[in-house]
Amino acid sequence: MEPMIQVENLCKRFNTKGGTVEAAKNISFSIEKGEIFGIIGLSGAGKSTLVRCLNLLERPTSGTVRVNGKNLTELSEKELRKERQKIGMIFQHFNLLMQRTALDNVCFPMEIAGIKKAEARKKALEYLKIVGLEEKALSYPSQLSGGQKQRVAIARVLASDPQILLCDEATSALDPQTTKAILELIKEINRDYEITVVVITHEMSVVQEICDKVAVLERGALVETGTVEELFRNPKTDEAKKLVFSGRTQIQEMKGKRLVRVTFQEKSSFEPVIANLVLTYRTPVNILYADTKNINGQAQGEMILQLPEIEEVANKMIQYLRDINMGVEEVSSDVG
Ligand SMILES: Nc1ncnc2c1ncn2[C@@H]1O[C@H](COP(=O)(O)OP(=O)(O)OP(=O)(O)O)[C@@H](O)[C@H]1O
Repeated sequence: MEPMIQVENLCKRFNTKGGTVEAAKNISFSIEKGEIFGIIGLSGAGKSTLVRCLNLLERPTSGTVRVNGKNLTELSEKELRKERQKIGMIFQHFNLLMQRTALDNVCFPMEIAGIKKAEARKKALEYLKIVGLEEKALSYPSQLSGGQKQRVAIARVLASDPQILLCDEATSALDPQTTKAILELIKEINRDYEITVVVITHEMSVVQEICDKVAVLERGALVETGTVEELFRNPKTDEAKKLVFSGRTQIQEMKGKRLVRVTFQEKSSFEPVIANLVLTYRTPVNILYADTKNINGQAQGEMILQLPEIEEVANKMIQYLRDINMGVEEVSSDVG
C-alpha cells in the first residue's frame, strides 16, 4: 500500500540578512495510513518548518511531498487547496476565533465548504459531543480552559473530515494531566476515524504516550527514525540520547551507589517498567542483573538496579516501583 505521506529529499532554505538558514536538510521519510508518527527535536531543530512543508504552507526549496500518492509540489493553487482540506492542523495556542462561540468555531470550516447553516450546527454539536464538550457549545474561547480550547480545535478539525491531523506542539501549553487527556483524545480519533496523525513535539513523554514511530530532528537533519520502543531501548545518536535522557553529561556523571533488588511476576514486564522509570525521572539507572526464576511453579522476575546518586530521585524511583506493585528492597553493594 502507498504511504499516506512520503517526503523525499526535502530541503528548505531561508535567505536572511544574516545569511542562509538551512531549516530542512535533505529529509526523507514516510508515514503509513493510520499511523501516529512523532517528529521530535529541540527548539530550532526545524520541526515547525518541516510540518509546514507537509501541507505546503511553506514551499520546499527542493524535494517532494506526496500525500496519498499526489505530489503536492506539482499541484496548482486550486488543486492544492483541495488537497489541503484533507489535512487538519492543531496548534500550541489553539488558534480559535475569539469572537465566535465554541459551536461557531466548529461550524466555520463547514460554512466555508458551503454546508447549510442548520446542518452545520447539527454536525458541529455532534463533533463537540465526540470531544466531550457539548455543554460548552455556547461558550466563547475566553471562557474555556486550555484543554477545553484544544478540544474545540479538535472538533473543528473533525468538521473538515480530514485524512491527516498535524499536531504542532498541541499539548505544550497544557499541564501534564490535561496533556494526557488530550493525547488520549487524539489516540481515540486516530483509531475511530482512521486519521493519520503527525505529532510535532520537543517532549519525549508525548512521543512515548501516543506515537507508533518517531523521527528525530537535529539542526534541520533527520538523524534517527524508528519505532518508539527502539528509540527508548537503543537511542543511537547523541541527539536521541539527549532527548531520551535529559542530557549526556548526566549519563557520564552517574555514580549511583544505592542498589535495590526488584522482584515481579513476569519477566516480560521489565522493559517497559525501566523505560517508564527512566523517562519519568529523566535520569538513567543501571541494570546490574536481571533474570527470571521459577518459584513454586511461577515465573518470578528479579532485577538488581543501581539508582542515581541524587537521593531524592532515588527515593522517588523506589516509591514509583512500589506504587506499581513491584517488590523493592535495598541491598548492600557486595551483591553478586
Ligand atoms: N521564515 C523564516 N525565515 C528565516 N528563518 C527561519 C524562518 N522560519 C524558521 N527559520 C529558521 O529555521 C530554523 C528552524 O526553525 P523552526 O521554527 O522550524 O524550528 P522548531 O524546531 O520548530 O523550533 P521551536 O520548537 O523553537 O519552534 C531556525 O533556525 C529558524 O530561525
